[in-house]
Amino acid sequence: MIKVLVSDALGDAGIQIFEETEGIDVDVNTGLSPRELIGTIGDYDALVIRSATRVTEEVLDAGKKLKVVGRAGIGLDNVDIAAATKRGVVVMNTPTGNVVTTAEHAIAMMMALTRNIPQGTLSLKAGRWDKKKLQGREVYNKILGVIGFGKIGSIVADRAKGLRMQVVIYDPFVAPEQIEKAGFESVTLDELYRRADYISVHVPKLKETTGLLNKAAFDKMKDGVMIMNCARGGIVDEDDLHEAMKSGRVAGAALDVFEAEPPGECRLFELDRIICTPHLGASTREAQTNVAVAVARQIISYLTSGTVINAVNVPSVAGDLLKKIGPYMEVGDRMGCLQAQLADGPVKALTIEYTGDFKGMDMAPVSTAILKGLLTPMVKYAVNFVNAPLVAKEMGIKVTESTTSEAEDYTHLITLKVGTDAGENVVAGTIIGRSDIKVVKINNFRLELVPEGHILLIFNHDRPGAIGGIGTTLGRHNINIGRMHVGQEKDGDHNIIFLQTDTPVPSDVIEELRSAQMVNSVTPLEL
Ligand SMILES: NC(=O)C1=CN([C@@H]2O[C@H](COP(=O)(O)OP(=O)(O)OC[C@H]3O[C@@H](n4cnc5c(N)ncnc54)[C@H](O)[C@@H]3O)[C@@H](O)[C@H]2O)C=CC1
Ligand SMILES: O=C(O)C(=O)COP(=O)(O)O
Repeated sequence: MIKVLVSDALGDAGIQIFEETEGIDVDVNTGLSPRELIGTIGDYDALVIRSATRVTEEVLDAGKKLKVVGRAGIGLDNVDIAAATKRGVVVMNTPTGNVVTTAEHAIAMMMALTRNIPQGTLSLKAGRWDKKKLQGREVYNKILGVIGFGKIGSIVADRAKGLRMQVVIYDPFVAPEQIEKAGFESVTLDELYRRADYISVHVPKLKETTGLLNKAAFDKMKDGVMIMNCARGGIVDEDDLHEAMKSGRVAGAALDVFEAEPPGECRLFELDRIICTPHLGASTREAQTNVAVAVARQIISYLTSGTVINAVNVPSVAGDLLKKIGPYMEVGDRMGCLQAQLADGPVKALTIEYTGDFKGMDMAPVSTAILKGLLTPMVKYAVNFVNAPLVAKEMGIKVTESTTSEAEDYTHLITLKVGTDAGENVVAGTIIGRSDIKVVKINNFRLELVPEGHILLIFNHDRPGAIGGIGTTLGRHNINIGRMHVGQEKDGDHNIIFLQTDTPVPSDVIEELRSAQMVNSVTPLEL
């Protein structure tokens, strides 16, 4: 049984999908303390979270069986992604399911702020009629500055256009032409601060965006500006915002997110012109259904078929692409593994050459599979698609890739060159028919080897009787040969023999083979 722990409130539609899937056992256990989560995570293959659960390095260490963390939503600042990657745990989110909802919340916050709706509600309920005090202002023709023109920011800009606001955008990672093509003005951050009547932030929380709206930024803004933060707590510095509101520079602020959640006692709450919601940006029935269904499907597809969708720490390989490149991933993995066992000393460099008709195929997952195959026999801990590139980097292996459309003998050929201090080994492989994986070249030898199982790789002199002698030795030790491939050295007098045996060959038998006449070397391989 695959065990899934849901540790934050997940929409019913997602839970139902888990429950209805054969082979999946789902437990919903929300509100766990960090200690309790660490105590329980060891039983689970998958963890489903929203923004409350903190997936720390300790949690990942305790999650011995954990293969995937699925975030029903977008922000992943509560997950230690680097630690997950190192441990081979896939981290995935659902990047689109709640974007309209969150953008609508930002607009709702702007309207509520500008028309004092929360203050009006509170004062009425307290028996007052503060009609004069709570006069607001129009947003029509005012300038909205949007920081971050991603999925949510662009929807906010679009909705504001509908309110006949003028919208200026700052996003250093989006081409100004793209912003202009969407009908908005692209400006520098300083210009946005100088011109905007309202500023709404829609950036991820990163080192560079933490405290983005701080004292220095408030000092550059128009008097009476209003601020909305429906992105992440801490992007707007809470102490500096408090000061800017006290001084009157900032006339109002609407916060959905906080530096600490829940924020407990917060100085900002003393101010009348602060309005807030408890991280409700994504909390609509529609969005919660979208993200719950998406995360459940993504987790199930990863755990049952290996198809990775919306992962942030591994290239996604979805349905159709997997069908096309799956066999190449397989042959790449085996060739990597073969190369690791052929290597004479620590691997320094790996060159991957894709030759032939790979047009329109994203080969990144194949390269990752090759690395996984290469590293698995070399390191003690588990290497998978998630951590393979990182492990290679940490081991100082220089990886280079090239693709050419000039096919030689095969329409698709993958060649791996692995360099050590002792020299370089070259292994090439391909797919025959739909999915038959074959190694077709090892150094100077051409052959057609099915790279699987227990294999003896024997170099010998190409003389009559040499192969017979090897067979006799194995037979004497009751070792059955399943398959045999012989490759002849191009322009030489050596053979390479691959013997696939039903059982591993014991080391004393290997020694006996090594001492036989005409045998140059014997290398046992496990593929
Ligand atoms: N309040 C809530 O319940 C929700 C909050 N969010 C948060 O909303 C934010 C935006 O989410 P998405 O639009 O999906 O993200 P996204 O990744 O689609 O867009 C983010 C944009 O920010 C830009 N950006 C990055 N660094 C920047 C910088 N230093 N200055 C200006 N722009 C910068 C990027 O180029 C990108 O275009 C995230 O922080 C996310 O966690 C998302 C969903 C719900
Ligand atoms: O999707 C996001 O990034 C959100 O912030 C939504 O958070 P939540 O799932 O409502 O805790």
